Amino acid sequence: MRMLKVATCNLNQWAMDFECNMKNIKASIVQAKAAGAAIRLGPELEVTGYGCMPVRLVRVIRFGLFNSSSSVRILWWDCLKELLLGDWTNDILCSIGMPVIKGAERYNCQVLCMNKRIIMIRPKMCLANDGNYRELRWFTAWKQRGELEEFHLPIEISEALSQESVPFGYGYIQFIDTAVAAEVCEELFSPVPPHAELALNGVEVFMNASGSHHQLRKLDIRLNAFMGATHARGGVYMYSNQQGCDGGRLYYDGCACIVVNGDVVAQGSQFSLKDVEVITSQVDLDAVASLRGSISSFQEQASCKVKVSSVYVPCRLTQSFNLKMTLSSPKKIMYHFPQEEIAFGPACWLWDYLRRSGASGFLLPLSGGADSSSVAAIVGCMCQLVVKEIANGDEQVKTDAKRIGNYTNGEFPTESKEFAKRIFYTVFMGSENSSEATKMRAKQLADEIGAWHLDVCIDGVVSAVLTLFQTVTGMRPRYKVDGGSNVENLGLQNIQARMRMVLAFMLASLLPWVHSKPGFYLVLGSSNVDEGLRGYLTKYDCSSADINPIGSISKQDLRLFLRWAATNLGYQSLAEIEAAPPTAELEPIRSDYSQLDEVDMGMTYEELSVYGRMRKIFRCGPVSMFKNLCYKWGTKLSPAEVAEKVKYFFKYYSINRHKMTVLTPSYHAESYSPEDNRFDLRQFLYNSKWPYQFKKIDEIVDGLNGDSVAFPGEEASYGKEVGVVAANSGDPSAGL
Ligand SMILES: Nc1ncnc2c1ncn2[C@@H]1O[C@H](COP(=O)(O)OP(=O)(O)OC[C@H]2O[C@@H]([n+]3cccc(C(=O)O)c3)[C@H](O)[C@@H]2O)[C@@H](O)[C@H]1O
Ligand SMILES: Nc1ncnc2c1ncn2[C@@H]1O[C@H](COP(=O)(O)OP(=O)(O)OP(=O)(O)O)[C@@H](O)[C@H]1O
Ligand SMILES: NC(=O)CC[C@H](N)C(=O)O
Repeated sequence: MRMLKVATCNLNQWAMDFECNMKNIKASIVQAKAAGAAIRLGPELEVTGYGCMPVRLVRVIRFGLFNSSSSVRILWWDCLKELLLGDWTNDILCSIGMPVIKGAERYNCQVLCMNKRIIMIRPKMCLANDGNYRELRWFTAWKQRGELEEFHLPIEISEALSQESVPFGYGYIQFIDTAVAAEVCEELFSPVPPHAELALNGVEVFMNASGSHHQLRKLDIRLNAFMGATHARGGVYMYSNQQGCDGGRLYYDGCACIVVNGDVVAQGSQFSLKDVEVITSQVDLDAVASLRGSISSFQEQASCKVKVSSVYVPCRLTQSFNLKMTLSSPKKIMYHFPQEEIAFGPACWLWDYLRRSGASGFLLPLSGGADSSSVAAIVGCMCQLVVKEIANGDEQVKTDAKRIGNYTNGEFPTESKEFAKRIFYTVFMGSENSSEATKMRAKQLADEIGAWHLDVCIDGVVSAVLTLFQTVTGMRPRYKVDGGSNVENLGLQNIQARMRMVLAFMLASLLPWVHSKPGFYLVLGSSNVDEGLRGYLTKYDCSSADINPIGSISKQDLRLFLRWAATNLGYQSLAEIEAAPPTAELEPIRSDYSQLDEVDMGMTYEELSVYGRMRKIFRCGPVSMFKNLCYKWGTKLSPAEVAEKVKYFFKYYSINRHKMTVLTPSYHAESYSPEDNRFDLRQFLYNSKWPYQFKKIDEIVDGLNGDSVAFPGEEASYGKEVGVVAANSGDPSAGL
């Protein structure tokens, strides 16, 4: 037997915070060594943090000091030097993720080090450039697949390490007893992944350093890729990822894991408040050789493989059969339910944002409706996670919580409601149109969570603004139910909504002062992805906030979450909140009229989810969406009715697209997010009449002469794919 102990990790890195990143890297190496590992793998670009952007990279270079040989002394090389001069890399192969500038180009690299030497630098060959990813803006892909080149280390590094150069490029490391190679994140998901060729060259251990974000219902795609890579060709696949918010909208969702011959033998957490989580496995490389020997096609293809370059290192990584060591066995894979993903992902993201922003807590305008209540529940979940993690002995979480909660005299949070009272304000801002029911629901939920709740009546403020308007114009708008026009009705609603936003920011900045607390509170927004897509929100109302944990989650998923959270987070009032029909409560309630979201929007939230997926994930415009929906809805609706719905959606989507440009930064969880700043970079001024496309749809409807779908009762497979809760119905390019 060739027994090999390997270690990989989830690290909570913060872009450009080299000190934080190095602390985590060192802690992970210490843990890996303590476990007796011969290999330690860290995440992609772990030294700089994956979310580090090109402009900042360039700036670091500009501010770097030029030395006598004119090569640039760059901060991340200093970090690597520190690791190599210490004893961190003694007797352990460490893969460190960082950028490397070679000549004029910047590469995203795994730097492979051992015993105080850099053994090889492996630049990424297939860059992530879809959806949230724009690596091509600041890196270039390594395209040479031939011989390894010699890379001359920056002079300060070479002098310090007494090492002048290092092999650079595509290749693997040949040890006495096994061969090990890097495969950098996106490469695994590319059409021709390197691991196939490397396996034929005898590589038994693959190290995938990744920077991959959380997306609902996507984990199995990632895990299937690791299992698929080694199931039919054998191998040990190690995966490392960042975990947490490294300064942007993404939550990197960890899930470091180790797979042997297609079986998961170790799996790290997907959501956690820990800064460092190391997982290890003891694997038998003879099992890899044995599987490969048993597959005739593997043998045949290996005999005529394209040779990949390698670096020989005369060291052993494995140990022989030894009963003091246990052998890791296959594990049942752990997947979270989507409801849990909605609770834990955004809760961990909020925690990172809170502790890193220097704020002292959150303020949420809580209407008692589904959206803001979901956000409140997520903050409650965050408080529960913090208390649990402190109880588990996490000193970093304790230190952060003490600062944020303003604990003194050695006190720290031991109870989530008590912690919430210190860091979470909720405020119900009722108007004459608010109902007792929503007011009571908001209060009840706040009490269950432990938040500091305020109940404010905004009628005086609204009336003052209307009086000012009347003074200026001589006119006073009326609601529609009182005989006003649509314009008046909308104007009156928007005044209430916007006043709430102003009050929310005022309270967030001044309440700490009132309560003699230091710092400021971040205002939380709570508009969901469907409202954003349809534009069913008032620009610069409470949808404008500092951050929004649910901005890319659909209403339907939020309702699933609320039902789950009522029981699993222990906030019973959420069940009643979920059951209530969504309403904005901005118009007067009459015996024959009460405002309802779906009526106002002219479409259901379920329909919106379908439109959203088709528009973004399946790249449909009006005509192709119409055609596809004729199949999907053909058993219920005639083509003319489908045409009306599609046109109606596109009309409102395009009228309101400008609202996406000012959306509050929100947690990215859904591949059909219309978020305009980093993800869905479409125009925001459309011809909302869509003359060409709508005419085309009309022509198709006319041409059908009343025909309906050919096989009633059988939904097209395309339609099934876009089903709202279907697993893995996302855009593979948008992130795995
Ligand atoms: N093409 C363009 N490019 C850039 N900006 C543009 C623009 N067209 C309008 N605008 C600006 O946008 C403004 C119109 O947007 P906005 O002020 O939001 O107003 P608007 O979209 O007309 O009305 C708000 C919408 O939100 C709905 N609503 C109201 C209250 C609560 C809720 C809820 O979420 O429950 C929903 C309401 O039914 C209505 O459909 C214009 O006054 C103009 O300033
Ligand atoms: N009475 C209120 N008190 C406090 N905040 C409110 C109130 N009404 C609305 N808001 C805030 O404005 C946001 C948008 O209000 P809107 O009535 O459009 O509700 P929504 O988007 O359906 O969300 P929710 O389900 O939370 O009511 C809410 O999410 C909430 O943050
Ligand atoms: N950093 C990357 O290469 C990302 C790759 C891939 N899109 C993912 O989300 O995993």
